[in-house]
Amino acid sequence: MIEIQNLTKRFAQHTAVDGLSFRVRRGEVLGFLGPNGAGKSTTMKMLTGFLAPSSGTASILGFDILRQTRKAQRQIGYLPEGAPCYGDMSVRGFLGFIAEVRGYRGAERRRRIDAAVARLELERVLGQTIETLSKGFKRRVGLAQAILHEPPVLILDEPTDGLDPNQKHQVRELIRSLSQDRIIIISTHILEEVSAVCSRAVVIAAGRLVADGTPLELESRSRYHQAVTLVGGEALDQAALAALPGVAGVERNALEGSLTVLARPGEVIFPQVNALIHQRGWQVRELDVERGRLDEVFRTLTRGDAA
Ligand SMILES: Nc1ncnc2c1ncn2[C@@H]1O[C@H](COP(=O)(O)OP(=O)(O)OP(=O)(O)O)[C@@H](O)[C@H]1O
Repeated sequence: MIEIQNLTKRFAQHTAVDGLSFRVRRGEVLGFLGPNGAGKSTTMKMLTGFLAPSSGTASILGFDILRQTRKAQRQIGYLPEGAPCYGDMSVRGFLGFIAEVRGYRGAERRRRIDAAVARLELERVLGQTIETLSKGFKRRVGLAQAILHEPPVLILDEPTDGLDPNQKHQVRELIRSLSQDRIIIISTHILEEVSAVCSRAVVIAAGRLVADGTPLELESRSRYHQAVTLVGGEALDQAALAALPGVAGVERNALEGSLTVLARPGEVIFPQVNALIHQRGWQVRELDVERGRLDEVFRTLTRGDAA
């Protein structure tokens, strides 16, 4: 387990992380969300022992990050923001260097490198210098160094930032394949990532925790939770939809030519909407019930707090 208690970091007058507390259990992939400047990287740097907290504590599988820093660090594979690697080294040279720093020699060193190379599919770029690789491959090299010592905890700072959709997909697949029996913390402001790979999300704003729940729980806070969107083959009676029990309002989406019927909190309105469609004999081409919109929840939770 990772246990974070009242973690705080002050830079001169500015409090970047402000009394943060939460726990992460084995098997969880935690999305760590927040707008620019919310304190995500600072928190990750404290968890990985690169930055000392001003106050508060954190422990990684029982090892305190301040008193047992080296032991805590050994449990962690860390992909820093932008995945910096030594650009003028070859992929083979860089991974060899990391393996040595981790204390591996001889056959063990080869085995560890081969395993990471196979997992990240780096075979065909092994001889290439890192600075000549595409962004996607650079990120994969960054991930290879993070998993080289097969750590039980992975801390990944914006692992798919700046990647194209195919590369994003590959990195997410990889994260999913690594998640069993591990603890993975991913900082991101890409909200689709949360639904795609995370079992839980913690949202911070101005260094403070503002939400903690499964992606479904967060989506259910959206004003679009249980909303019903209709695309009609003809003009639909907006007032009749708005008058249905449990309905909070109706929004017209001019671009899509659709209507979105919003549910009051806790209400399920699909049966009423469907009954009205049948009663009026409307030709409806599309009918969609929403889980909620994470981007809207995120904006509501963090609005005005960005640095
Ligand atoms: N070394 C430092 N000295 C002074 N202020 C800092 C330092 N590092 C970070 N900060 C400030 O702390 C706040 C949090 O920064 P942090 O990088 O943790 O945010 P973030 O959530 O990771 O943002 P982003 O999404 O842009 O990466 C910001 O206001 C930042 O300017």
